Amino acid sequence: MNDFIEELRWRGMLQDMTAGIEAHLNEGQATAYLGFDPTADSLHIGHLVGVMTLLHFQRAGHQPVALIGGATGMIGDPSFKSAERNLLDKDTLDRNISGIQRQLEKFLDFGSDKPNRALLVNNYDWMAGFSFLEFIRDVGKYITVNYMMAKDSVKRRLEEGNGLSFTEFTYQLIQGYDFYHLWKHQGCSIQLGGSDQWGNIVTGTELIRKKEGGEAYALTVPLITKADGSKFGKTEGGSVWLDPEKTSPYAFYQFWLNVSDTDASKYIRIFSTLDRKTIENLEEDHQEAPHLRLLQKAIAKDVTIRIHSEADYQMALKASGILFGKSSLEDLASLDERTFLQVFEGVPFMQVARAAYLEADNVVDLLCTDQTIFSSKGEARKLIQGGGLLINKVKISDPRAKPEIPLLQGTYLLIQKGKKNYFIIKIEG
Ligand SMILES: N[C@@H](Cc1ccc(O)cc1)C(=O)O
Repeated sequence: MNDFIEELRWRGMLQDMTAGIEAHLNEGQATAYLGFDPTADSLHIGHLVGVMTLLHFQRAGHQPVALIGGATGMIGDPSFKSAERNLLDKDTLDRNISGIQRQLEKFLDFGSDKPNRALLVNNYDWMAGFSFLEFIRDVGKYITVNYMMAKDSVKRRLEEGNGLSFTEFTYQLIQGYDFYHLWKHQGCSIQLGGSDQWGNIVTGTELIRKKEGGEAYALTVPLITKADGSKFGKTEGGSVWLDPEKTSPYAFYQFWLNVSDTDASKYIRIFSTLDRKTIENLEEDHQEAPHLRLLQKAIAKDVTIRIHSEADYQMALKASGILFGKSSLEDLASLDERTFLQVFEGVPFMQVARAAYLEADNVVDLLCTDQTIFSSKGEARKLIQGGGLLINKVKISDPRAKPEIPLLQGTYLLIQKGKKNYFIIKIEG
């Protein structure tokens, strides 16, 4: 059994913990949970810190419980959120829950019959049948309003003048009750979470203490920051999702490839499972030749393979090489349509009807269907004669030749003027 706390510490994943937790963990196998509200049908990379925390907990020989908040997702956690949130309906929540479940299975071992196999629970299962009267008698009675209002997360809302509804105010009681329920029925003595969850977690330890004189522990991990102060996990296109339909494996890979050097040192500890020695060696190599982006490449590889697959990683790698390195017609042809279009996003497009393409006598006519690529046929001819034109990475040397290059995806030609000027011809119909 390795040391969970020590593992989090060197990885920079330890924010706060309640007293006594280390001694408690040293006593033997423990159970800890971490909750996710199913606000979307996929997790995004902001959730990954929590998932990795559960993963390290299991690797240390303990039992992780992933809780999906079918009930709390209906309320919305007000912690450090500036505005009241919309309520989600049951169908949306159910869809979201199954999406998230599948993603968690890529990290945690739910299947085995080991004593520390991961469990998945949904708080809707114990909250749905709870009557309002029962709840305010069995839970509400133990926690004072003063206590609830003193939480930073609640105070901030009150101070900012927006206030919060009674519904959101009760959120911490539900999360507190979850902890109590899991403590009572699953022997779960620890709740893990992001640092914004501290207040909700200790409402739970308080409830366990008051209701049964029991002892339970809180441990939080830092919120991920970026060296430049902007928000982690967002790109121009929005959040970076784990679902390949929402964020393609290529875009996912690129996200990690593009993090800054300072962030890369931090992120590789948090998001990859590489061990300390490997990371320190990588850092040394990185320092000698930062332009090679060894750290970024190592994180991108580790995370892309875990979340997607080896094949997705290979495709992302090939796609990333196309704009920057040497690549061939085979490399281009191996990309799927979506990745191809993402690699060349923003490149000028020219549309040509299929009939016109088939009838074109020579490349120059095709290239000059309109003025997107060349302003005159003379210019096109000159470039071809000078050896500066490539179609699908193949050099074209005769301006009078028929355009006989196979289309990519049966639809596209990638035109390259010189080294860096790309255009796409899309054959329509
Ligand atoms: N409040 C947590 C999710 C959560 C829900 C229920 C719990 O019991 C625990 C955690 C969040 O917003 O991230």
